[in-house]
Amino acid sequence: MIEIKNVNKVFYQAGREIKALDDINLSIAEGSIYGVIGSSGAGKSTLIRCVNLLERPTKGRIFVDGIELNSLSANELTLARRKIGMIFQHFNLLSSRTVFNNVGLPLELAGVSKQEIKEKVESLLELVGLSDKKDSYPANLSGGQKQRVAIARALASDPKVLLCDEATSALDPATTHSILELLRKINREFNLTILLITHEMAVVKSICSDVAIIGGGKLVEQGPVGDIFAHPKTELARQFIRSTLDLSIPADYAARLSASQSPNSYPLVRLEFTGASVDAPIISHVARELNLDISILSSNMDYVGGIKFGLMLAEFFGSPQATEQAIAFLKENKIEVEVLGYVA
Ligand SMILES: Nc1ncnc2c1ncn2[C@@H]1O[C@H](COP(=O)(O)OP(=O)(O)OP(=O)(O)O)[C@@H](O)[C@H]1O
Repeated sequence: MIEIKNVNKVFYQAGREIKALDDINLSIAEGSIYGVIGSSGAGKSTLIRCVNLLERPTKGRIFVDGIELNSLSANELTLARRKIGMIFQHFNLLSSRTVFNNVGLPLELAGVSKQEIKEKVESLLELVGLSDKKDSYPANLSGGQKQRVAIARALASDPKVLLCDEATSALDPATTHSILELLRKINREFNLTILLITHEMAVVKSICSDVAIIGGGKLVEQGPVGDIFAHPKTELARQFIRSTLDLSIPADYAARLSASQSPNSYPLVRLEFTGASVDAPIISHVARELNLDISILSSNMDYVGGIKFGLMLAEFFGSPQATEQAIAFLKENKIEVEVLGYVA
């Protein structure tokens, strides 16, 4: 549905050249929810803005629903853009218009009759759960409600594609969840192709079928979300995956942690399970076979695409030899092991 071919974007600022996008190629299938993730400054906003030519690529071509946007005249581009809805981090609603008139705006601009606008807007407000707010102004809505209005407005011209530019970044976790659920619902109901950019892997994990990771304007990795979580190939991908698993050492343990082992201290170990790890009850195996007591301090395990992955912090109580053998065994089974220090 969306083809991004050899797209480059260079900005010039104060005589300096900034390569925001460096030869990006992406193919986004109809009906998919495709996530692009990257850190601040990676080029995410530039990329999504290139898809509807809000930003013109310096080089490269953009196809949406088989039409090459770069080759269109200004009028043709205006028509093509009606099939590409967009929502933003800060909603971009018109404060002087009611909810009803915000949602109806694209239809007014397209010359649709008043009666048709009324029917369409009312059905869209019902879809996003805001029928009772149609006469309210944006200033009187919560962030989540504003984003629902923006989604209804984006759907008014029956787009085939919805671009989401950090659409949940300004929202709290519960509201983020409800907006992501709404996006999933409209994706299914209308077979709408959704391209979203985010800096949060949790967003990708929760609704995307596919993901592309960009860093420094370059496409670093891409593929089905399950595959990327299972077999990340780059350190950047691993970092984003880890960011979904918050596991820090409790403060009192951190205070008692020392770099070297004493006779009555035991190692605090961080275990990382990835898609490559052997899927078996390995912890109990190690404890039984090596006569090691393992105390799990915290653990954050998850499933994506049928793959178990996650982090665990544990203390190993046993002889130094048993600990060494246990670590070797875990590594053989593709569990990444790091001794964080020794706790007395
Ligand atoms: N209009 C512009 N003029 C000059 N440089 C720009 C412009 N827009 C973006 N850039 C630069 O291009 C690079 C990519 O910016 P972009 O906004 O696409 O990143 P991003 O991944 O969306 O970051 P963030 O998450 O912080 O918004 C950055 O180095 C940025 O400073």
